Amino acid sequence: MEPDLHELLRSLRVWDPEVTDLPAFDPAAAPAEPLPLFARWFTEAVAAGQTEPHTMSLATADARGLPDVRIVMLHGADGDGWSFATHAHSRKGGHLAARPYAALAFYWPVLGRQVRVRGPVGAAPAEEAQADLHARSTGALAAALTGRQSAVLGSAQELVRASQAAWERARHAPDTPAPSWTLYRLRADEVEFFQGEARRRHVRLRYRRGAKGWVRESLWP
Ligand SMILES: Cc1cc2nc3c(=O)[nH]c(=O)nc-3n(C[C@H](O)[C@H](O)[C@H](O)COP(=O)(O)O)c2cc1C
Repeated sequence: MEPDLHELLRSLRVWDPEVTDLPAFDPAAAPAEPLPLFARWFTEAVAAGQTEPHTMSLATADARGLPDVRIVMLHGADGDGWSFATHAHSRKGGHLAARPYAALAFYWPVLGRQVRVRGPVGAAPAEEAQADLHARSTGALAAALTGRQSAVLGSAQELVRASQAAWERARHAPDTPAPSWTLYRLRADEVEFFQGEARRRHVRLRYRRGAKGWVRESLWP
């Protein structure tokens, strides 16, 4: 018998006190810029044992303005922006070429925290993308060399053949370039920090890039 999805959904809760700690968050004590707060929250998520804290939802829009979203890995966050890497010819690569603007969302449930980032996206110089790729695992290089991301796959065998060849090259020639592999940087013009609160008085702090620097605003939950 199929499970009753609605019943199952009603039985689930977020922020079970046995696994979730909801720290107090005082926006008045937050730094003037969002990056140091992001670094602090990221470090705290790692320390709290959050699994895969460096994965994030990446939302893009196609040429018609229709949205799409998928998970990618965060490669860095610094003065140049929030960075991630993918193939320029993938679906999201096509979106970013048509509309170079994106949104990111991180969710760290062990601390009841969410971070949202929005802004324009640009490609880093090709050498930086290749250096970033070559500093990663053999598997990451093999995946990048397999290529054809988001194209329709004819058969499972096709993938096995391409992947085997890519793993061979990645193992024996770890400097092989993956030309379409692109490092993108999102330059935030809005960053929102959300801290869950047990009585649902969730704390939301939004940083907005204004003419004279970052503007901080609290938002109703
Ligand atoms: C945990 C996780 C991490 C991922 N990291 C990446 C990544 O860093 N880069 C990437 O291109 N795809 C990554 N993917 C795959 C993407 O979610 C997606 O399937 C792929 O990039 C194709 O997306 P597109 O068709 O919208 O371009 C990851 C998937 C998961 C589940």
